[in-house]
This record gives sequence, structure tokens and C-alpha cells, in this order.
Amino acid sequence: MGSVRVKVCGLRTKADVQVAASSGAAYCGFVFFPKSPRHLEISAARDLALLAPIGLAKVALTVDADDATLDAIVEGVPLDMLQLHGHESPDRVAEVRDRYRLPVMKAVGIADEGDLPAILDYSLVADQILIDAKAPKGAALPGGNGLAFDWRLIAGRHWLRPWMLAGGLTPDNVAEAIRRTGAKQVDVSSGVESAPGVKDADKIAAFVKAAG
Ligand SMILES: O=C(O)c1ccccc1NCC(=O)[C@H](O)[C@H](O)COP(=O)(O)O
Repeated sequence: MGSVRVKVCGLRTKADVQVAASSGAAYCGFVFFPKSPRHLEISAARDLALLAPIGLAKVALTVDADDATLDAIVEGVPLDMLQLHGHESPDRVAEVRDRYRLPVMKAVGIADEGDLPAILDYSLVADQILIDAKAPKGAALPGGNGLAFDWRLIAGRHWLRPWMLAGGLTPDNVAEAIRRTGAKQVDVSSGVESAPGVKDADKIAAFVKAAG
């Protein structure tokens, strides 16, 4: 595994998990959002999570999920982290962290300078921050849209918590994104797919290699 840690999000098959692991990814993400082509039922996610070797951290991604939904996911799937990718407030992030005793990563969408203070706000309550492109107005999905934001907005900045760069990353641009932002962790979903929700093994391997 290289020094930059990679999260491959939206895994749906056993082959996806196996290639993420063998390529050297540090995290795999399971999406629980029915509108997404990457959505998994709990039983399917459990089967995939049980395949993940030690060293591949299993992340459950939810969007404004209530306690009953999170209870079912946490009870049904062996997990290492929760990723909150909706409009969860800082108080809700703290509540989820306390309730499940799992590390929580909060996604923050960035489009311009005005979005940056939220990174600090959430750094006070979350274990990690996912710095992602803000979804366009009216988008069906709050993430996984293959859109990048202007990396100059975060270049040279430091935050209280570990953070991960996301949004429009591909095997072709990830090295440049790391160089320009100083990211020590990167996240990818659509950039390693051949169609929405269909991961491509060669692209996953190429992405992890390019991330270094
Ligand atoms: O990927 C999804 O389908 C998704 C659905 C609902 C909320 C978030 C979602 N993805 C979040 C991620 O962590 C993605 O990996 C991240 O937004 C980067 O996506 P991409 O630009 O496609 O690499």
C-alpha cells in the first residue's frame, strides 16, 4: 500500500471487494441510499463486509438516516466507520458518534470559498471529513456524481481532523489532485466505473497505483 490511503466507494459485488483489497485500497464504501445505482440491501452489504480482509476498513454511507435505519445497518453489517453524506447537523454527527461508538466521517460539499467554514465546524465533532464536490442543485444524488471542485480552494490548508479528497477523481487525475491539494487520503466512486454502479477492476487497480 502506498502512503496515500484510498477509499473505493459504492462496491456492490464480491469481485469489487476482492479487487479493492488486492489493489491496496485502505477503505471500501457501501452505499445505503435507495435512489443510488450503488445502493445495497443490508444482507448484501453484510456478505461483502465479511469478505473484506483486515486492513480494508468497511464504511457505511448513509444520507440523513434516522436512528432506526442506522440501527439496522450497524446491527446487520460489521463496520469500521459511518459516513454521513446528507444534511446532518454537527449535533446529529455527535449524536451518531456517541450512539454507535464508531468513527464518523462527515461529507462536506464544496463549490466555493463560502463552503469552507463547514469543514471546521464538522471537524469539532467528526473523526474525519470527506471534502467532496457539492452536488449541483436538483441532482438526484448528493455524491457519486463524478464532479470535481476547484482544488485551489483547499490547497495548503490544514484542519483539525484527518480528511479525504473526493469528487471527480479518476486514475488519470488523482496524482495531480494529490499534488495540488496535499491530500493524504482520496475517495473515488464513478471514476472507477464502466457504468453507474458497475465497478471496473482495471480502473480500481490503476487508481490505487496512481494515488501512490
Ligand atoms: O455514490 C453514491 O451513489 C452516493 C449516493 C448518495 C450519497 C453519496 C454517494 N457517494 C458518496 C461518495 O463517497 C463518493 O465516493 C464521492 O461523492 C465521490 O464520488 P465520485 O465523484 O463519483 O468519485
